[in-house]
Amino acid sequence: MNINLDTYYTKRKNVFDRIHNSNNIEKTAMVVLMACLTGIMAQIIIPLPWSPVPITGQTFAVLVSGLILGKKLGPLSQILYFVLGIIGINWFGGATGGLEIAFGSNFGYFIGFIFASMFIGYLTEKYAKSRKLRNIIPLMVIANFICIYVPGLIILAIWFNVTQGAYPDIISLLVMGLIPFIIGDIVKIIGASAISKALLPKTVN
Ligand SMILES: O=C(O)CCCC[C@@H]1SC[C@@H]2NC(=O)N[C@@H]21
Repeated sequence: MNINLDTYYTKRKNVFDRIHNSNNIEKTAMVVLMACLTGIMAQIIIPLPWSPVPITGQTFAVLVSGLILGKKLGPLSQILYFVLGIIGINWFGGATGGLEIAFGSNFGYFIGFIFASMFIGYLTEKYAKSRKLRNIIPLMVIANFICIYVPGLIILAIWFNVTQGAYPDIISLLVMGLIPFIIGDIVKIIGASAISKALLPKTVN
Protein backbone atom coordinates (compact mmCIF):
# COMPACT_ATOMS: atom_id res chain seq x y z
CA MET A 1 0.00 0.00 0.00
CA ASN A 2 1.31 3.41 -0.95
CA ILE A 3 0.84 5.81 1.96
CA ASN A 4 1.03 9.40 0.82
CA LEU A 5 2.71 11.26 3.66
CA ASP A 6 1.93 14.71 2.27
CA THR A 7 -1.78 13.92 2.24
CA TYR A 8 -1.52 12.67 5.81
CA TYR A 9 0.30 15.82 6.98
CA THR A 10 -2.23 18.05 5.22
CA LYS A 11 -5.20 16.19 6.71
CA ARG A 12 -3.64 16.29 10.15
CA LYS A 13 -3.10 20.05 9.86
CA ASN A 14 -6.67 20.59 8.61
CA VAL A 15 -8.14 18.67 11.53
CA PHE A 16 -5.99 20.62 13.98
CA ASP A 17 -7.05 23.96 12.47
CA ARG A 18 -10.67 22.83 12.41
CA ILE A 19 -10.56 22.00 16.12
CA HIS A 20 -8.97 25.35 16.94
CA ASN A 21 -11.44 27.29 14.78
CA SER A 22 -14.55 25.43 15.86
CA ASN A 23 -17.82 27.12 16.77
CA ASN A 24 -19.22 27.25 20.30
CA ILE A 25 -21.41 24.17 19.92
CA GLU A 26 -18.47 22.11 18.65
CA LYS A 27 -16.24 23.47 21.43
CA THR A 28 -18.82 22.52 24.05
CA ALA A 29 -19.15 19.03 22.55
CA MET A 30 -15.37 18.52 22.57
CA VAL A 31 -15.06 19.70 26.17
CA VAL A 32 -17.83 17.34 27.26
CA LEU A 33 -16.28 14.45 25.31
CA MET A 34 -12.90 15.05 26.92
CA ALA A 35 -14.47 15.15 30.39
CA CYS A 36 -16.15 11.82 29.48
CA LEU A 37 -12.83 10.35 28.35
CA THR A 38 -11.32 11.32 31.72
CA GLY A 39 -14.27 9.67 33.48
CA ILE A 40 -13.85 6.50 31.44
CA MET A 41 -10.10 6.37 32.08
CA ALA A 42 -10.84 6.80 35.81
CA GLN A 43 -12.56 3.42 35.72
CA ILE A 44 -9.31 1.72 34.76
CA ILE A 45 -8.23 1.39 38.34
CA ILE A 46 -5.92 -0.56 40.62
CA PRO A 47 -6.66 0.25 44.28
CA LEU A 48 -3.69 0.22 46.66
CA PRO A 49 -4.35 -1.20 50.15
CA TRP A 50 -1.91 1.21 51.81
CA SER A 51 -3.08 4.40 50.09
CA PRO A 52 -6.32 6.32 49.45
CA VAL A 53 -4.95 7.18 46.00
CA PRO A 54 -5.53 4.48 43.35
CA ILE A 55 -3.61 3.81 40.16
CA THR A 56 -5.94 5.03 37.39
CA GLY A 57 -5.88 5.82 33.69
CA GLN A 58 -6.94 9.45 34.21
CA THR A 59 -3.64 11.17 33.55
CA PHE A 60 -3.65 9.88 29.96
CA ALA A 61 -6.91 11.77 29.29
CA VAL A 62 -5.63 14.83 31.17
CA LEU A 63 -2.50 15.08 29.01
CA VAL A 64 -4.44 14.40 25.82
CA SER A 65 -7.00 17.08 26.75
CA GLY A 66 -4.26 19.73 26.68
CA LEU A 67 -2.83 18.35 23.45
CA ILE A 68 -6.07 18.23 21.53
CA LEU A 69 -8.10 21.06 23.04
CA GLY A 70 -5.39 23.56 23.91
CA LYS A 71 -4.80 25.96 26.79
CA LYS A 72 -8.40 27.06 27.39
CA LEU A 73 -10.68 24.17 26.45
CA GLY A 74 -8.30 21.50 27.80
CA PRO A 75 -8.39 22.78 31.39
CA LEU A 76 -12.08 23.58 30.98
CA SER A 77 -12.72 19.89 30.25
CA GLN A 78 -10.95 19.02 33.52
CA ILE A 79 -12.94 21.64 35.46
CA LEU A 80 -16.13 20.19 33.96
CA TYR A 81 -15.01 16.67 34.89
CA PHE A 82 -14.48 17.79 38.49
CA VAL A 83 -17.72 19.80 38.79
CA LEU A 84 -19.92 17.08 37.23
CA GLY A 85 -18.26 14.54 39.54
CA ILE A 86 -19.24 16.69 42.52
CA ILE A 87 -22.84 17.22 41.49
CA GLY A 88 -23.81 13.70 40.65
CA ILE A 89 -21.88 11.74 38.03
CA ASN A 90 -19.96 8.96 39.73
CA TRP A 91 -17.00 9.05 37.38
CA PHE A 92 -14.11 9.70 39.73
CA GLY A 93 -11.72 6.79 40.34
CA GLY A 94 -13.64 3.53 40.81
CA ALA A 95 -17.10 4.98 40.01
CA THR A 96 -17.16 7.39 42.93
CA GLY A 97 -18.30 11.00 43.10
CA GLY A 98 -19.75 13.69 45.34
CA LEU A 99 -18.40 16.45 47.55
CA GLU A 100 -16.71 14.17 50.05
CA ILE A 101 -14.60 12.42 47.41
CA ALA A 102 -13.89 15.59 45.43
CA PHE A 103 -12.53 17.45 48.46
CA GLY A 104 -10.99 14.40 50.13
CA SER A 105 -7.53 12.87 49.87
CA ASN A 106 -7.37 13.19 46.07
CA PHE A 107 -8.53 16.80 45.73
CA GLY A 108 -5.01 17.99 44.93
CA TYR A 109 -4.73 15.61 41.97
CA PHE A 110 -7.95 17.03 40.52
CA ILE A 111 -6.46 20.52 40.81
CA GLY A 112 -3.29 19.17 39.21
CA PHE A 113 -5.29 17.80 36.27
CA ILE A 114 -6.39 21.36 35.45
CA PHE A 115 -2.82 22.74 35.70
CA ALA A 116 -1.34 19.89 33.65
CA SER A 117 -3.87 20.29 30.86
CA MET A 118 -3.28 24.07 30.82
CA PHE A 119 0.51 23.61 30.75
CA ILE A 120 0.46 21.15 27.84
CA GLY A 121 -2.25 23.12 26.04
CA TYR A 122 -0.37 26.40 26.33
CA LEU A 123 2.95 25.07 25.08
CA THR A 124 1.68 22.86 22.26
CA GLU A 125 -0.67 25.57 21.01
CA LYS A 126 2.04 28.27 21.03
CA TYR A 127 5.08 26.27 19.87
CA ALA A 128 4.47 23.80 17.03
CA LYS A 129 7.91 22.27 17.63
CA SER A 130 6.90 21.33 21.18
CA ARG A 131 4.60 18.69 19.61
CA LYS A 132 7.59 16.71 18.31
CA LEU A 133 8.22 13.49 20.18
CA ARG A 134 11.62 14.57 21.56
CA ASN A 135 10.08 17.76 23.01
CA ILE A 136 6.66 16.57 24.08
CA ILE A 137 7.98 13.71 26.24
CA PRO A 138 9.90 15.99 28.67
CA LEU A 139 6.98 18.44 28.70
CA MET A 140 4.59 15.63 29.58
CA VAL A 141 6.96 14.49 32.33
CA ILE A 142 6.88 18.02 33.81
CA ALA A 143 3.07 18.28 33.43
CA ASN A 144 2.59 14.89 35.05
CA PHE A 145 5.16 14.90 37.82
CA ILE A 146 5.14 18.62 38.71
CA CYS A 147 1.73 20.05 37.74
CA ILE A 148 -0.22 17.05 39.05
CA TYR A 149 1.91 15.82 41.94
CA VAL A 150 2.79 19.12 43.64
CA PRO A 151 -0.85 19.96 44.48
CA GLY A 152 -1.62 16.23 44.80
CA LEU A 153 0.99 15.60 47.48
CA ILE A 154 0.39 18.88 49.35
CA ILE A 155 -3.35 18.20 49.71
CA LEU A 156 -2.71 14.52 50.51
CA ALA A 157 -0.42 15.57 53.38
CA ILE A 158 -3.04 18.05 54.67
CA TRP A 159 -5.78 15.41 54.37
CA PHE A 160 -3.60 12.96 56.32
CA ASN A 161 -3.09 15.54 59.05
CA VAL A 162 -6.81 16.30 59.29
CA THR A 163 -7.83 12.63 59.42
CA GLN A 164 -4.89 11.15 61.38
CA GLY A 165 -3.92 14.09 63.58
CA ALA A 166 -0.33 14.45 62.30
CA TYR A 167 1.48 15.11 59.04
CA PRO A 168 3.03 12.02 57.39
CA ASP A 169 6.81 11.90 57.10
CA ILE A 170 8.07 12.52 53.59
CA ILE A 171 8.78 8.84 52.83
CA SER A 172 5.28 7.75 53.89
CA LEU A 173 3.80 10.56 51.83
CA LEU A 174 5.74 9.50 48.74
CA VAL A 175 4.82 5.83 49.27
CA MET A 176 1.15 6.85 49.46
CA GLY A 177 1.05 9.47 46.77
CA LEU A 178 3.87 9.17 44.23
CA ILE A 179 6.10 6.11 44.09
CA PRO A 180 3.48 3.44 43.20
CA PHE A 181 2.31 5.53 40.25
CA ILE A 182 5.58 6.22 38.50
CA ILE A 183 5.62 3.25 36.10
CA GLY A 184 1.93 3.56 35.14
CA ASP A 185 2.29 7.31 34.66
CA ILE A 186 5.28 6.79 32.35
CA VAL A 187 3.22 4.36 30.25
CA LYS A 188 0.43 6.98 30.00
CA ILE A 189 2.95 9.70 29.13
CA ILE A 190 4.30 7.54 26.30
CA GLY A 191 0.74 6.90 25.06
CA ALA A 192 -0.17 10.60 25.13
CA SER A 193 3.15 11.53 23.48
CA ALA A 194 2.41 9.02 20.70
CA ILE A 195 -0.89 10.84 20.11
CA SER A 196 1.04 14.09 19.73
CA LYS A 197 3.51 12.46 17.35
CA ALA A 198 0.79 10.89 15.20
CA LEU A 199 -2.00 13.46 15.24
CA LEU A 200 -0.61 16.94 15.75
CA PRO A 201 1.00 19.03 12.99
CA LYS A 202 4.60 20.03 13.69
CA THR A 203 4.61 23.20 11.60
CA VAL A 204 2.54 26.38 11.77
CA ASN A 205 1.94 26.69 8.02
O1 LIG B 1 -10.15 9.80 42.88
C1 LIG B 1 -9.86 10.17 41.75
O2 LIG B 1 -10.62 10.06 40.78
C2 LIG B 1 -8.50 10.80 41.53
C3 LIG B 1 -7.44 9.77 41.56
C4 LIG B 1 -6.08 10.40 41.32
C5 LIG B 1 -5.06 9.36 40.97
C6 LIG B 1 -3.67 9.94 40.88
S1 LIG B 1 -3.46 10.90 39.41
C7 LIG B 1 -1.73 10.78 39.46
C8 LIG B 1 -1.40 9.40 39.99
N1 LIG B 1 -1.35 8.43 38.93
C9 LIG B 1 -2.24 7.47 39.09
O3 LIG B 1 -2.38 6.50 38.32
N2 LIG B 1 -2.96 7.69 40.18
C10 LIG B 1 -2.57 8.90 40.85
